Amino acid sequence: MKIEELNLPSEAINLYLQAGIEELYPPQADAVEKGLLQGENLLAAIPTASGKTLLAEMAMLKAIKKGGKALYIVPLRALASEKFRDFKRFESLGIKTAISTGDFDSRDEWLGSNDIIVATSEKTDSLLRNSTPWMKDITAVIVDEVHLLDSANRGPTLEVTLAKLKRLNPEAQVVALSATVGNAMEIAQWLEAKLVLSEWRPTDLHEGIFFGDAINFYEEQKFIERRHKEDTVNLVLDTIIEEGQCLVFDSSRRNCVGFAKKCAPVAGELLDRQKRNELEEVAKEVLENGETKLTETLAYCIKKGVAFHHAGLNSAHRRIVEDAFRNNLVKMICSTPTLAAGLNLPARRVIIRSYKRYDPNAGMQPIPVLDYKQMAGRAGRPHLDPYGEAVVIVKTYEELTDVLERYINASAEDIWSKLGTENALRTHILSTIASGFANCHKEILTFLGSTFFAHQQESWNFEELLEDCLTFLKNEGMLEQDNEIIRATELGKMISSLYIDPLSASKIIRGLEKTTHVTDMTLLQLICSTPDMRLLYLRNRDYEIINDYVMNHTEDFIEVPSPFKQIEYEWFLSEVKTALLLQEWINEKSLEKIVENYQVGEGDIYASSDIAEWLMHATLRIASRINPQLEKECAKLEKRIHYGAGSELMELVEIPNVGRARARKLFKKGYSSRQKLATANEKQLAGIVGPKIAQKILSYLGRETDSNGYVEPETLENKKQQKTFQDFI
Ligand SMILES: Nc1ncnc2c1ncn2[C@@H]1O[C@H](COP(=O)(O)OP(=O)(O)OP(=O)(O)O)[C@@H](O)[C@H]1O
Repeated sequence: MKIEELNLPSEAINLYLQAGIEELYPPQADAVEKGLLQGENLLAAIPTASGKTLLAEMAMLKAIKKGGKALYIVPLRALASEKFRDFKRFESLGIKTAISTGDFDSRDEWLGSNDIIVATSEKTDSLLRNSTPWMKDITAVIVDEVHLLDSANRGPTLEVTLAKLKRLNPEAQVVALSATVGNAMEIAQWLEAKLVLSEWRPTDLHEGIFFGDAINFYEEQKFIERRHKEDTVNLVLDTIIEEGQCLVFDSSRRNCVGFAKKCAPVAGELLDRQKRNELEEVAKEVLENGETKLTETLAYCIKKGVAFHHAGLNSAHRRIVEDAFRNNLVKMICSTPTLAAGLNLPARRVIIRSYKRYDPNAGMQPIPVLDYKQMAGRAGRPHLDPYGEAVVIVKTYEELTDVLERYINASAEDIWSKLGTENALRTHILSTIASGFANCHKEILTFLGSTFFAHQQESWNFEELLEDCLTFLKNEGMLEQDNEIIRATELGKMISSLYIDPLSASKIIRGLEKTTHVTDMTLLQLICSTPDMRLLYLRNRDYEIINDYVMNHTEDFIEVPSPFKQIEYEWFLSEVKTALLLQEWINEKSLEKIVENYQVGEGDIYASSDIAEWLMHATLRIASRINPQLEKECAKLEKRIHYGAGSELMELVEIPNVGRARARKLFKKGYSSRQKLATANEKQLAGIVGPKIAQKILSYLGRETDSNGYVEPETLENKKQQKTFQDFI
């Protein structure tokens, strides 16, 4: 089917023709034949890089042409940024795209003037909870990576959000995009959508197993020259020599860094002069965007044309690595599976260095087939590679037969809803009632009956689980019942709007009620005791150090469990360990030191501080109702967590280009306030922060300087708009 034959705006067709898209891929043609452009609901369960995004774009363009609005829902913040960048090209068609990333208690009303809004499922849920006006104007809902309904921490929110959207906009077209899963028809039936199921790919995929010194494919064996003692390094070198790029997936961050370092020397020898120079520039950018040993390691690897990628990297480093790979500068990335979750980074060869993952309960376990297919699906760049190769490394013949049966000859597993637990349901029962989707027992059951969980578990009786949740929420004062009517109290509405687990709210309320004297540690450990906080793992060698700290600071804690209750006490110690990391962050300990002390990455520090900031914001709001004198303490801490600095620096860190380190330098030189900065001698200031930054600071403060470049005021609010809690949940 030719793209010109489609009933799309001619400008859109020209845009696609200019991008070299002339003929629809078979699954795309199938989708059009099934009514994609006539507003039919559709589920496309097709392989990676087989054109799912184009399907979504065509549906959105069609809806907008009819005067509607499109909502594009993704699981990851990084994917939201990628799609937002992709859709910006529609501005030439007069179509405006926005990304909704604000905090969870905002309605982002300003977004309503856009034609396409990109948001994560959590953010979409929070927009619904806050009754965002423009949500009812949505006429096309695109759900990317819908197979993540299977995810324990993202799945319940995604399915409840879709159930709410189906209620709010019953006429809206739903286009769901999925990797190939075992029960695609079941998902399509739940979505009342037609199904496009296909294994077609634009680039052939050859799946093989590396054993001995060859890749064993069905049709052939490909012997790999032994240039290095490690098999995987030889596979990487072989790819690079063939002018390809490769993605290596490994089970742990440490392994990824270690493998990239192992590859670097030999890969570096294959680089020509020009590539070396270009990579030097990329390495410089890495060094400018980080301050830890890992930054230096990453820069070293990138100079050799290889890199590593995992959630411990800061977002700048992840972006630099991804862009360098897309620009064919970096030839190999060794990554933990996060990369496979949606980011569009195809490569000639995908190498799965270990197909087992550590499970705390069961030890090393084979990865799910769906994960294997997600990773393997990254092999083969359309229009660039003649084919793609997915290679699993095995060490024994038993593993070879296991991989052959488990992955290569297998189809992906069925996906299963994870909504049927009190932990998952509690927050969604409250939000369903608080946002008016149900106001009595019967209506709640009807709403729950519209979820994917209910669709899958036809005989499931929600009654008991619902009763437990309602009892908890009423006992906590978040719901009240008047005969048949169940409604959210003011507290319940606030908790729903704040987007925190009601159990987190309960712990915070109990904690604030019990205490009058608080230190930073008191409040930090309190938020770390909530289920919304992601705790650091307590290693054996931490036990004694953290235990000593607790014994010497018991007055800082609202409640210290008995060490005789071992599991409870150890959990408490991991709360304290996480609180200590946050305390070091707000007391301006360098990132390098925190990384070293806690064996975490920069990305983890930002993740923890973002979640803590959000929980401290929630604590502030709760304190305003039950313990106003603590409200100020919480407000101070919220800002300190945001900037990672002491209270005395708050005036300075809000100035653009003045981070925690520069603020401390300026403070030590006597510039303790904006006022003092505004009257500073430019040369003296330049001696502390350099001439460029000095000019920017003085311009921002309204001083005429040589540059005269005025800088937009950066308040906490708009700085928070750039950061959000959802990055890291
Ligand atoms: N019909 C087509 N003809 C030529 N190129 C196409 C066609 N459809 C999509 N492409 C190109 O193929 C590449 C992959 O397309 P797209 O991103 O839509 O795939 P995808 O299935 O969404 O990938 P992912 O699984 O990574 O999200 C893009 O560069 C896109 O421009």
